[in-house]
Amino acid sequence: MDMPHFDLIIIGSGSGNSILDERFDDWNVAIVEKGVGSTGNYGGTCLNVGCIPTKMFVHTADTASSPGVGAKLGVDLELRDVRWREIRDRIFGRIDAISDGGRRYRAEGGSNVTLFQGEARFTGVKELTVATADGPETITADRFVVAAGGRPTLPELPGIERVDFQTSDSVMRLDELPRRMIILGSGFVGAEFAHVFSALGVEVTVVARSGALLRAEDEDVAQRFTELAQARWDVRLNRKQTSVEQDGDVVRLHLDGPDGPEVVEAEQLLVAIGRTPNSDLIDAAAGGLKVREDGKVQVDAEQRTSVDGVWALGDISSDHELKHVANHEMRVVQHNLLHPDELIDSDHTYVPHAVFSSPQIAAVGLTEQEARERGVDYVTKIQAYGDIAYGWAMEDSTGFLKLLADPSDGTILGAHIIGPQAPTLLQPLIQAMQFGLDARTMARGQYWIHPAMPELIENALLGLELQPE
Ligand SMILES: Cc1cc2nc3c(=O)[nH]c(=O)nc-3n(C[C@H](O)[C@H](O)[C@H](O)COP(=O)(O)OP(=O)(O)OC[C@H]3O[C@@H](n4cnc5c(N)ncnc54)[C@H](O)[C@@H]3O)c2cc1C
Ligand SMILES: NC(=O)c1ccc[n+]([C@@H]2O[C@H](COP(=O)([O-])OP(=O)(O)OC[C@H]3O[C@@H](n4cnc5c(N)ncnc54)[C@H](O)[C@@H]3O)[C@@H](O)[C@H]2O)c1
Repeated sequence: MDMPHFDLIIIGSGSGNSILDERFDDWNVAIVEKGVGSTGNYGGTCLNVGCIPTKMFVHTADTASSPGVGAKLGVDLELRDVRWREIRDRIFGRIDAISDGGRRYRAEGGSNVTLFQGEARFTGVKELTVATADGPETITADRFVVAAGGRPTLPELPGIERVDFQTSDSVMRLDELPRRMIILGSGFVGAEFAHVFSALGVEVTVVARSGALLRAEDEDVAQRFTELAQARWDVRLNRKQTSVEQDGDVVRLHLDGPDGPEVVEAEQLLVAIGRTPNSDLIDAAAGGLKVREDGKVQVDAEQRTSVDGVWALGDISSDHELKHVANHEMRVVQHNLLHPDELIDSDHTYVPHAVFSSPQIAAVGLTEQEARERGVDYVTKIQAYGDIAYGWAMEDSTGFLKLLADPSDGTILGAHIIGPQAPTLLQPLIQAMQFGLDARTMARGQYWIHPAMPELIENALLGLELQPE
């Protein structure tokens, strides 16, 4: 029998799923998806085990934290109960239905799209073999989009194979809240889940390799976050894990640190030490694709891989493992597929990110340590929430916005916020940087609603010590 041949094969139903719109109606397309998480859901990481469910849990955790917020305002609130299974089922009741709908739409919907369900591997250049439930199926195409993402990295740790541990793929579906949880890793995932589980009543221990949590952030932000975390969680800095063991319902993690060996124990261990690109799962090398040393599929600015007609996007190839970046690159690939003679580039100049922990963090542009290393001429201004009117209303004493700007012309070089609504507050600064609005014009060229939170930005801009015009 002839191998089925397509105009386009898309591997991965995360951002890859969004490529197809009505302009592809006369293309013969295949989508290949193996399923993510313990339930094998359709629709990729963000929808099923990433951005969306985590933020639904974060919002719930923020609500559970209200007694702490109320206390300093003179309002006594009490957290009486956390109905974990109800929370979990509310969140996944919504998500699983969307995922099922997405799968059904592709499986039964458009006559020009064929869905192959199973793990795919390249078995030649532009040739893919999918392990479907009915056995292997080999398919070929003129063009490919590789959007196969990544997966949680597992630690090489003596004893780990005998431990029932969690990753971000599984931890949100636990049947019971544990009494205690160890979180190994202090990046995005560690910081967000530490907030979620501790706010819901779990005793959290965070284990970090270095001397700060979220150490990729601007140094002042990482330091403030670490201080606040130490007041809330059992934080072990500068620790190296040496082994792990399961003893009945308890997991024991052995560490080596500044004071020598020590052991931490809990009913659950969450591993959050980064993500591994799925270039090995798809056997990118067999497809002729160049793979970087860090496992990412190599792409150029137009998202082209080393094989003509094969494109890649998102976590499998990007330096930024963020959904808004995967979506941007998806739109670039979509355009380039439709307009092969007018290719456009991805724009990674000002990529913002946010950490939805407590407090929230959001940032764009250079950190102070990066500005220093690059020898850039800069001035900084740190504006505390506590020094603006809305900060008084909130009795905030720990949040701030740190700006970096070019002293000669006020070009904004970086913006870093730690505090309430940080991602929302950052957006006007992203806009200013992207569209080249300088600090003086941004500060005085518009009204700022009084006494709203964006006065944090206005005051920070006015506080920059720029050279006279
Ligand atoms: C816990 C968590 C929280 C996050 N929160 C945020 C956030 O708040 N904001 C943000 O911007 N980003 C967040 N991210 C990152 C974001 O989820 C990713 O950057 C984004 O989902 C990447 O999209 P993608 O399309 O590249 O890959 P994915 O969405 O991972 O899609 C890849 C798809 O390919 C499939 N696949 C892989 N290999 C094969 C194969 N061999 N055969 C068939 N199918 C295959 C997978 O099953 C998957 O469905 C979070 C990530 C995690 C883990
Ligand atoms: N709000 C968001 O946008 C959001 C939320 C979650 C995840 N994400 C994305 O997903 C990615 C993965 O998140 P993550 O937190 O797993 O990764 P991360 O890269 O943010 O943090 C990994 C942490 O693990 C540590 N680490 C790495 N290897 C280790 C090892 N062998 N032993 C001990 N510690 C080790 C690192 O020092 C770091 O603290 C993030 O980089 C981010 O791009 C984004």
